[in-house]
Amino acid sequence: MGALCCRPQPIDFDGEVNLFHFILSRCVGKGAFGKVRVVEHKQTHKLYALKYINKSKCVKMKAVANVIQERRLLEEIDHPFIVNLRYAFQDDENCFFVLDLMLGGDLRFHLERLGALGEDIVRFYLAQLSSALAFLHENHIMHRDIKPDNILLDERGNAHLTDFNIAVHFGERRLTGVAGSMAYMAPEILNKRGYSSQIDWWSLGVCAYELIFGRRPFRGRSNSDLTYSISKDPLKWPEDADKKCSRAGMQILKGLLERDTTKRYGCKPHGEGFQELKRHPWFKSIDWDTLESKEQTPPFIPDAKKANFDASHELEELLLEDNPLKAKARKANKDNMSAEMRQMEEQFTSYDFKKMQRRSYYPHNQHLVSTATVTSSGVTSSRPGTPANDLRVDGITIHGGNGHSMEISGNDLEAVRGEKVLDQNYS
Ligand SMILES: Nc1ncnc2c1ncn2[C@@H]1O[C@H](COP(=O)(O)OP(=O)(O)OP(=O)(O)O)[C@@H](O)[C@H]1O
Repeated sequence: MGALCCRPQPIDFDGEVNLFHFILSRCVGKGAFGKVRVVEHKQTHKLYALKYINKSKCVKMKAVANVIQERRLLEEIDHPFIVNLRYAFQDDENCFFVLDLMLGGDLRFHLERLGALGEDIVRFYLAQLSSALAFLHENHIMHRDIKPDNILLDERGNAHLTDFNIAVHFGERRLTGVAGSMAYMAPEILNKRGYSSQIDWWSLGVCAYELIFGRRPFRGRSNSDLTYSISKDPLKWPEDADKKCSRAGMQILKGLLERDTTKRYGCKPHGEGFQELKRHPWFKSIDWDTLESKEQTPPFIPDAKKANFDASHELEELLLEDNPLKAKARKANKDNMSAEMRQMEEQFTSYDFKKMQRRSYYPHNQHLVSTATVTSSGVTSSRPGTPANDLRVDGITIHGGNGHSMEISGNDLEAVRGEKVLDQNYS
């Protein structure tokens, strides 16, 4: 009898993804609301990073909307130089993001250890990250928090953009909310007269400068000093700048750290800014085709033997955690939930990249939808076999059944719920 009651339940891999689908392994990082650990998918044996976010903490810190927003944006994208979302689900305590695993550490870790990185290495990262940025902007998404901490290396040494916590969709209307990490913020965010996706190219410029010279281009002892420096100080070079960076490299840094957004590198609309960057002499040694298919050998290969992560997270988990992560069956009763908990319950729906189709960098992943209905959680396709909610309309032009067409982004989605639409972009 005992043996019978202890027999593990078979795992339904065709059903909704949950924590039972994964083998939990070591802890590799700690975020504001939870930890990140390596996991193995029990069926495919693929390794991923599992980021889990404690729901109560998230409610307490008023971050519910951000977590849902991050999850929604990640659902839409798939790019070689982005830490892509593969699965998402929740249990009674946590929301889970299953992401591409990056075992090479973040660029803050390497910067602190090495002091600065060689120009060739930075050129390689900048090429990869520019490709990721161009893709995001093409999809009307701005990241808003580009900094070395949010750039992760895989074990081969390819750079990937992560942390879409404050990323947003953008349209014609300029944003005014101050968001991001101050030292990397573009002047137009700080002067509060409205900004758009050009801010990401500025932040990339701050990162590149810091990686090459080991210090940031604009500094200040207080927030107001820093604001002044970012807004007004001329760009200065360290005394030994020409030993660390070529003239072409400095031209790139100057072009990205240009206050006039109409002249800033990378910013010309419709991807032209990125095409111009690609043609810049500094990038002459980059073969863009093999770069984007990750066929090139990266110039810096993270040392797999040295810990790229703070081992204290692992120790903390072993010694101090009174409620270690464990797969548990769900008991949640929506009736007793606070409004925020219910919002998370309803909007942090489960996600499986194999069952969904999204706006991918990879051409074979294009949506193939003929007609669709806008619903509360996305768009329901009329094409047989296309799962509901696999298509998001934010930021793309859809054509209404009554003949009119409109550009839809985040907030306006509300207005078209229930309408039948013909999605010509993907038909
Ligand atoms: N995909 C990943 N693969 C490997 N390690 C990761 C991955 N994502 C995050 N990490 C590690 O976990 C740490 C915490 O990441 P996480 O994104 O949760 O925290 P964070 O940067 O503080 O973000 P937030 O501000 O959202 O809390 C990172 O610094 C990194 O070391």
